[in-house]
Amino acid sequence: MQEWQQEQQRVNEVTKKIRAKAAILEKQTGTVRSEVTEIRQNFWEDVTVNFDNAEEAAETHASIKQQAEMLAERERSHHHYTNQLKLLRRLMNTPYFGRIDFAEEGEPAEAIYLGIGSFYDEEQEEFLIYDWRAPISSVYYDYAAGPAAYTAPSGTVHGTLQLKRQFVIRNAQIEGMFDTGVTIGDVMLQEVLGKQSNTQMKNIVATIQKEQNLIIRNESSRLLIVQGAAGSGKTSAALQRVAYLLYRYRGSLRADQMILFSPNPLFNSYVSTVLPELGEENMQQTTFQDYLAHQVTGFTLEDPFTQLEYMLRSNDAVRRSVIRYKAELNFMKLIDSYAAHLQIQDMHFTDIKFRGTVLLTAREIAAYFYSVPVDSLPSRMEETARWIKRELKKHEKRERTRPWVEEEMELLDKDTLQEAYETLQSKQRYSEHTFNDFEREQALLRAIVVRKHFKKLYVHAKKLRFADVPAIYAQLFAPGFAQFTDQLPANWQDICDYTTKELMRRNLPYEDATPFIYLKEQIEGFRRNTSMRHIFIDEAQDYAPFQFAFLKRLFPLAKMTVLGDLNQAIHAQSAHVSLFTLSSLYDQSETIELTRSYRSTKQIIEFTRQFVDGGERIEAFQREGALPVVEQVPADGLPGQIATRIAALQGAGHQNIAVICKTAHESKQMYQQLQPLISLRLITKETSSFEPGVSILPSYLAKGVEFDAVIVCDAAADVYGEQDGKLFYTVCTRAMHELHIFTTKQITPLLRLAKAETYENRP
Ligand SMILES: Nc1ncnc2c1ncn2[C@@H]1O[C@H](COP(=O)(O)OP(=O)(O)OP(=O)(O)O)[C@@H](O)[C@H]1O
Repeated sequence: MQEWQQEQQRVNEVTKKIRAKAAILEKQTGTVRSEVTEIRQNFWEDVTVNFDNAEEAAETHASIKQQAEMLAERERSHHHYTNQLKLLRRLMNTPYFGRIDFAEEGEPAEAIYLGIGSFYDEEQEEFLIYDWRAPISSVYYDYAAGPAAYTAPSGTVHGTLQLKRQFVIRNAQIEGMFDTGVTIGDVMLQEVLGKQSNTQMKNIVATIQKEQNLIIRNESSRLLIVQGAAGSGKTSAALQRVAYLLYRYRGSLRADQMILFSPNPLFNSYVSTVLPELGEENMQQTTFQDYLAHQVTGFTLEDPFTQLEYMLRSNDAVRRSVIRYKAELNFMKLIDSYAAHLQIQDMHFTDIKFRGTVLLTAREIAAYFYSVPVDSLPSRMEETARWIKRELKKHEKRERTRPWVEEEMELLDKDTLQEAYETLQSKQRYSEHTFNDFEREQALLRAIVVRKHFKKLYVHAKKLRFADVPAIYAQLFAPGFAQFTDQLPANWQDICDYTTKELMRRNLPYEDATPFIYLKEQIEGFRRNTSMRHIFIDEAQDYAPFQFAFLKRLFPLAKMTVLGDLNQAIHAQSAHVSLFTLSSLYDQSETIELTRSYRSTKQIIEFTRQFVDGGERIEAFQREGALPVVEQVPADGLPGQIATRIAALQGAGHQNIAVICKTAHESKQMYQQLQPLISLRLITKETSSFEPGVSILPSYLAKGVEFDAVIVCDAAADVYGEQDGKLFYTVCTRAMHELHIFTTKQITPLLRLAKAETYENRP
């Protein structure tokens, strides 16, 4: 008790100091804010604007620049102060969550308090709070009492951990205090995990587990692969890792040099508050689909959800085999051979036309292209573009005398005429003879008119659009074409038939998107983003090896952190791929496995892990709950039963409840039936944010997120077949506290894998 009082006493003192510092900072922020407003208001008064001559104009330019720089600097300070203030306000409520008493070898023990940010007391010249990312803080996450060590910039520091204590502090009052062993705070974890779910992901800094800390602080690997069970904290660890890296490399690493590839836009919004909550800027977030959509031209691109929806509904074996082949590195190699073949022949170009007349035929372009004596497709393309530009110049000149030009000259607006007049004047070409002047002016106007129209053609050439990449891609699948290689797969004919059918309709199937862009870049030159330093790929099991190889090429200097769970591989392209094959792409890689699952109750984990291979290795965290319920109901009674169950769950205090269907099609149908009975929200691939309450959604959009309770509808044998174990596992593992499985017909054969005592069967 006395200890509790002493600790509370310290909390009081520390928060008092934080408040004092915040008050000072508030004043400073206010001052900077008014400075910013003042600079903005008086911006134009404080610069001297004079364009009378070149000298004055240069001075004006310099004066504007100086003023803008001053404004930017003040704005930066303001941003910095407000961020600091936000952090201090958080620390005022919860100054810290942990304490370690660490004695360096030969030194007395020192008490270190850990919080979401550090707090330095200038009077006492000491840190009253250490940032959870500081080197010494790792002792808290990695050791139980006894010998311990941490890595400091100067080397490894050895010592003894004498005490490890956790706090729950709210409104500057200690509500809980526990001295703990190596698994940080079972008590505290219980408390955190037992809470209701949220529509936004939480940070886990107070309860990071040892194996998660390894991921967060890893600095040595070029490629870090995390294979972790559902709910084992992969996404959480990735986000804390971003925060850690920003701290560790502050000054040299910015948030915009890191990018997270998420499975869908919904997930993007779900995780977007974690870093700001920790006082950090968000990294860039995107989806791979978003990247592809920006690069594909000439086709309508299928999105991965449409592909998945089709595959889940049709179970089309032919397309499945097509998708699988196109996911492989072998297909990448085939495209490499194809590119080599294109060096010699078979490139396709488009005619360059102007006002209905062909200026350069595709054949002429091809002839020039193949006459260029360089041996890379991109350099030939560049050289051809230069030639096209030269040819266009000739045509442009010829075009000036055509009658249409004269007609358009009459339509020129006043500004253009004025501009032409000024150009002539500046060239001092005006002579005494007005007749001559008139001639010159007419010639100039003609040139202006034609140039305006030709601009598009020059851009076309510069952007290398004269190569018909869609046709070149389609050609690869034309009957009997791919004779340049002997590496065709056994199902090549199926691949050709299916792909040709789609491409003829101008559709680019999702599985073709990356290969198409890869071929395009083989022809036009590879894009590389060298400013990105860290790439995070979540739900990595759903990526194809082809896509990984592509991403590696796109971000040649970045370190990769790849997080996935092979048991949740639900895309046809990923179904047979091991995450570990990825490591063959990098010289240096490391794999960390997380087998402990935190999201769900022990009962849910012990039930769900039976549906996947190696499931016995998944460990449950000791949090008790009700057994999952399996219930068979008549088809016409299903909506009513679901509505009643939702009401019961809400009565038990669960706020976020999901009805998860296999497909979007089923979700929509069930939504229509449930809508008259309860209030709920239909989530589609277009939905961009979560809202609290009841949601209905397809399996693949539930990836990566969680709910207090999940209702699976409907788990009949014809919906989840024997091959759907991973999908079923993914769906069921979204539940934190309760899982209810309904079926209208015979239950999925997967249930045979579950021991009777792991669920409650309600016939
Ligand atoms: N160390 C921890 N302390 C507290 N909560 C944790 C911890 N690790 C994970 N969690 C919680 O467990 C849940 C699952 O975490 P997360 O979503 O990061 O797992 P995941 O491995 O990405 O799951 P999935 O593969 O199913 O998407 C979240 O609610 C997260 O806050």
